[in-house]
Amino acid sequence: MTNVDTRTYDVVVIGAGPVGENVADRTTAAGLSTVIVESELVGGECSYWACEPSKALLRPALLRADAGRVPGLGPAAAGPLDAAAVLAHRDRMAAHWNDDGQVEWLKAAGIDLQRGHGRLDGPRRVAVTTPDGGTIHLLARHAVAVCTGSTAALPDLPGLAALRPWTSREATSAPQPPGRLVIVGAGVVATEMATAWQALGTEVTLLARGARLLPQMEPFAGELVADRLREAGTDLRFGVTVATAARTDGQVGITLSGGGRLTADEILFATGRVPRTGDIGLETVGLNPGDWLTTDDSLAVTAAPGDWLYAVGDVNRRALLTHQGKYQARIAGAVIAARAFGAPLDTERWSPHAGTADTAAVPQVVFTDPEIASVGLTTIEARRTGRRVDVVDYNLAHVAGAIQHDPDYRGWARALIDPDRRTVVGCHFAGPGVTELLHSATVAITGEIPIERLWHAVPSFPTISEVWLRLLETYRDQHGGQGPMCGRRG
Ligand SMILES: Cc1cc2nc3c(=O)[nH]c(=O)nc-3n(C[C@H](O)[C@H](O)[C@H](O)COP(=O)(O)OP(=O)(O)OC[C@H]3O[C@@H](n4cnc5c(N)ncnc54)[C@H](O)[C@@H]3O)c2cc1C
Ligand SMILES: NC(=O)c1ccc[n+]([C@@H]2O[C@H](COP(=O)([O-])OP(=O)(O)OC[C@H]3O[C@@H](n4cnc5c(N)ncnc54)[C@H](O)[C@@H]3O)[C@@H](O)[C@H]2O)c1
Repeated sequence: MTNVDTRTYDVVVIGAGPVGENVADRTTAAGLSTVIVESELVGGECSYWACEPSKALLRPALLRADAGRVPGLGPAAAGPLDAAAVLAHRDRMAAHWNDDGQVEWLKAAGIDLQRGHGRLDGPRRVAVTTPDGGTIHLLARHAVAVCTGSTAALPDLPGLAALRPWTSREATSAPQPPGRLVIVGAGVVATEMATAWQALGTEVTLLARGARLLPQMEPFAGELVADRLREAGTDLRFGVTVATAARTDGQVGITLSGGGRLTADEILFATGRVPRTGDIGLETVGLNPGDWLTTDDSLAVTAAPGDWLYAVGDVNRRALLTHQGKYQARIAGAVIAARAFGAPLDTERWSPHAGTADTAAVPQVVFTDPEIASVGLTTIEARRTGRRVDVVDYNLAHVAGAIQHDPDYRGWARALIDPDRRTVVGCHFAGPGVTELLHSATVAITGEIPIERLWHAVPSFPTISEVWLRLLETYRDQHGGQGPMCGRRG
């Protein structure tokens, strides 16, 4: 009889992306023995094929665009980017696709690492196929956290394998700029990658099946990004997608829906994400392989009884963002620890064991030209859910700090206000330099700060954050106000 390698831990985490690492960190810090299972690189998508390399490609592009609009700097910034230097910087930011540094971090935090592919094997059990083909059985006394993330969704086109299309992985790790790149999609990956590769010298064509870019955001965001992409030379086409695509002699031939053809060196499908749950043993615990794992606000999987199975990060579809997944990880870690030690859970809104921000205040920055920074409710969601909001708009080009940034500044700001509670519930900015403004909006929303108190949060002159004052003034003039700075109808 062969020996079965079985190890018991308090907590087993499947997937060592940013989210799995943070769950493991929190449970270990609480005194629970924790093992993390990873089939590729410790650090996950974000470190090697997503946030880090993409932002490394975008930073020079955005800085050059900003500099080009500053009087006196324009001519100096007008030259081409040094693509080789940008790509070398990108390689460094992706740690040359080597996870030694992250493995060291796990060790220092006291987290055990098991390399291999993890699959659930019944409640509280995980079977790991190790790189040498062996199997290790992990038993969890208290919890299994699935943090396996997501992967690129590809459309159902004939001959896709032979086409060898780019997904976000190739788009962020390509060794050199392609001559011609066709991007399918209009979301965050499509617009960021169009911005980066266009700036690096690639001829980019972007195919959007709808009528605008960034369709999930406020309409002004997509409009401003479309204008700048066009000015940079990107061929933007709306209401169109790919009917067929095939690679011949290294070139990609594309037929468009509704007719027309394109030829390119590469084609990138930036068409959304699917969960990495197809081969993780969900069937052994009564769940469907390939499904997103729905959780409650404590991050426990709702369809799995017994409060032992958690899904954290991209895989639960609550918000596909690194910072939001790490927020969930901190909460899941606290929930797992509380349950393990028999402590009561506090799951009220905004409590230590509830991921309330996932539904009330998810901040996101899109690193395009101009940058887009958005948190909380959008007008699209308000309409869809029938929620009553007051919408306040302000042209950022009229803010003194913005004009200092660029005399011909183009940007927009929008705040959504709950008319009954008189608190901000959504805030959306588009324009150069708005990214660092976002956290003020996130604090206003999560703190549920009344408008009357926000009047006392004085923005510095001349910064772009003076838009807060302008939004308050506009709101007062349109809707009235209360307190010391009351308006016409206040
Ligand atoms: C191009 C691009 C740019 C992005 N830019 C940003 C950004 O600027 N800011 C931001 O906040 N978000 C960004 N995102 C989103 C961000 O990358 C994800 O939200 C984040 O990586 C999710 O983290 P995660 O830990 O849930 O999953 P992942 O990072 O996908 O990690 C999951 C890990 O689990 C491992 N794994 C999967 N299955 C198994 C298994 N069966 N056994 C063992 N291990 C397994 C994987 O190998 C991986 O290491 C970007 C995404 C893309 C595609
Ligand atoms: N800066 C950031 O925070 C950042 C950057 C990149 C990615 N991300 C995250 O990664 C996730 C994935 O990004 P994404 O851009 O792939 O997804 P997305 O959901 O933002 O956009 C997908 C786009 O593809 C289009 N599409 C889907 N199927 C199509 C088809 N068959 N033909 C043509 N168009 C099609 C959709 O209409 C949509 O415009 C996002 O949810 C985002 O949160 C974040």
